[in-house]
Amino acid sequence: MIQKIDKKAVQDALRMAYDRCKNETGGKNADYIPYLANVPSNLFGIAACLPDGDVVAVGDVDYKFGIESVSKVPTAILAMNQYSGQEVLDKIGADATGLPFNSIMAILLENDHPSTPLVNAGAISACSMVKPVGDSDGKWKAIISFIADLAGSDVEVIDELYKSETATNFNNKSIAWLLKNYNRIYDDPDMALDIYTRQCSIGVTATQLATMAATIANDGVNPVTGKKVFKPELTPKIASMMATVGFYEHTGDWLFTTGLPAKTGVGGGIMGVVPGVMGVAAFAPPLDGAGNSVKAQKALAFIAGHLNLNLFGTTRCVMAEKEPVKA
Ligand SMILES: NC(=O)CC[C@H](N)C(=O)O
Repeated sequence: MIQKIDKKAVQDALRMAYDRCKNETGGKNADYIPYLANVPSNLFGIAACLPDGDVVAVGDVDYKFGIESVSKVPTAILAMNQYSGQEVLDKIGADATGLPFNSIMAILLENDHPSTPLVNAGAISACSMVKPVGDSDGKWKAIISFIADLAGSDVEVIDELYKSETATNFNNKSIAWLLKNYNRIYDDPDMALDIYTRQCSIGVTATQLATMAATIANDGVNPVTGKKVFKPELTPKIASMMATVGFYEHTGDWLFTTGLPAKTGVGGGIMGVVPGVMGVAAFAPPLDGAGNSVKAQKALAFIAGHLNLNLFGTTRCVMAEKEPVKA
């Protein structure tokens, strides 16, 4: 069955989600990265970007927060775009770990069987794969310009956050070197770790996250700028990775509840991709025990249910209005 929705239906869904969730008090800001503990906890925004490039938004959608683990998505796509989906599958993998995002145990258990670019270990591996290998400045330029192309606007590092992460990323240092031990780092380990730490420290708004998600949903063509950012065959690849591990050890519960491929970050952002239909994002800093924003989850779960965005259901939601933007 096809269910046609229009921009107004999306706007109404966002507004209802906002009103229902705005007084939610559960969760706590991440504090293992000192900068994140000090971000105002009551910030809350939701945005959606439609295939014709229209953006609908409610709440604090212009506040720049740390992208954190949502950045694992663009770097995974960039690596697949530079090499191929198959090569990333062979070198990093696409399995859920079922363990926390920064798990060392997961690496020990899987030493000869890589996992996924959407947990810390695989993301550091993906940063090591990004070309030009051996050239830190070149790699960084490739990553930040790729994120800007997905978002349709410039992004930059929040310096204070980058310093805060660099001063405290001891666990990630261990991950980088343990991966080196298992031949799963394809460049200098310290360089790969620094690139990963920098990409996590990029500031984005909820509107930018929604546009990134819409570019993914739109086969790699940014619906706002019309730019072709990546190969269309990578949309189902990255959407399946997000569906598999986007909420770490809570991913099964999330997918069961919503059927929406989405990726969280400890900065409080969540980015959801509905292939062919829209990108949707929410932001609120307090997190649950797995590092996923409590309010953003509730808001996106409401929207997914209300608009029938569940990819596993028999009802397909499609946008009724204009044609998707093509390159
Ligand atoms: N889940 C996350 O957002 C984690 C990102 C954070 N920079 C870390 O590596 O620990």
